[in-house]
Formats: sequence, structure tokens, C-alpha cells
Amino acid sequence: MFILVNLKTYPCDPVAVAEAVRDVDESTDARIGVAPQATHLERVAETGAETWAQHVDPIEYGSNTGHTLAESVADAGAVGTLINHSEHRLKLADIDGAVRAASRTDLETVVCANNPAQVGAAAALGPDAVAVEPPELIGTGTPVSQADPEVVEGAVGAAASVDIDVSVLCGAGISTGDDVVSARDLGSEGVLLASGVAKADDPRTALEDLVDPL
Ligand SMILES: O=C(CO)COP(=O)(O)O
Repeated sequence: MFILVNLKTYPCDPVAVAEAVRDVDESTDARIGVAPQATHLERVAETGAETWAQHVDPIEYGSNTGHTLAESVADAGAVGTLINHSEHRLKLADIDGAVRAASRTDLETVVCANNPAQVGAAAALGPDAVAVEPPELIGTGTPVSQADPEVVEGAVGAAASVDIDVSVLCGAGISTGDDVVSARDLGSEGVLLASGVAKADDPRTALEDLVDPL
């Protein structure tokens, strides 16, 4: 299972979380990555944790003030990027452009989607993975794998019917090892989560709990 921790803009210490991600990753068969804010990418990558960007724009080098260039996040040490997170939605053409921008510099891509229909559309753009996250469950602590198992199974089916090589993650409300196991049982190859780690009193313990049953 791939556990990707999105730090959003939560007021946590990104380096401390990254060090916990690095250490817990070494203690488990699961793969763990962390997606800090763009300004923290370099410091996070220097810890040795698998580092992801939260977003890249569908642009090339040039006159793009305020945008995020795939080459720059790769230079900062990121190995992958989220695209089209529910809190950073893009138009379909821009999702396509962002996937291409990431591919230019060999960043792994996870395109987020709200539901199975969007997962099918996202999978058709050729990312490495899609992540289904019902927006109404994000940040609630109610795990998608329990509250809406059909959406996870539907996403797995939708992606497989378009491109069998596109992995499926799920997210929203995931915070325990049991949630991760439920997600796996529904066919998900990983989870995308945020508050369960970023807002935990002790992110390291939260990470250890997440991988414990795997
Ligand atoms: O948006 C999410 C991960 O990208 C999910 O957030 P929560 O884990 O806080 O529900």
C-alpha cells in the first residue's frame, strides 16, 4: 500500500513530519510519501523522505508569474505530484497539461477526482494513479472506506475499464490502520490522507498506527 500524506497548508512542522515519514517507511513494507507546501519541498526532500508536490501547473519555462513549474519541483527534490486536488481544481485541459508537464520531468502523477465518473476521465489522461476523494468527507474523520465503500469500488472499476495500468488510491477521513486495510480490501492500492497525520498531536505515532496492520 502507498500512503501519501498531504500536509495542505496545515500549521505542522513539515520537516518533523517528513522525518517521521522517512523513519516509519523504513520500518514497514508499505510505501509512504509526504506532500508539503511548495515552499517546503527542498527542506522536506533533504530529510530523505519520499517527497511529493501538492500541485504543478500546465506550463513550461517562461512568462508564468505565480505558477508552479514541474521542473522546479523536481529540482527541489520532489519525485511526484498531486494534480487536481479537490482544493485545487483544474479544467480537464489543464489536468491533461499538468500530467504532461509532470511527465516531462519524470514526476510520478496522482490525479485526484471526486467520484468514479471523474476517475474514468482522469485515467484516460494517462497518469500513474488516480485518487478518489469525495469532497464532503475530506477533513471529517469519517473514512471514505466505511462511509462510501461503493465510491472506492466504483473508482477501481472505472480506472480498470479505461487503463489497467493506472493505480487507484482513495482518500478522505482516513486516519487509522483499519481504514487503510478497509481501503485495500476494496481494491485500493493506496490512501491519500491529511488531517489524520498533519493535525495529530504526534504525527509519528499516527503514522505508526496507519501501517501497523499492514
Ligand atoms: O484531502 C485529503 C488528502 O488529500 C484528505 O484529507 P483528510 O485526510 O483530512 O480527510
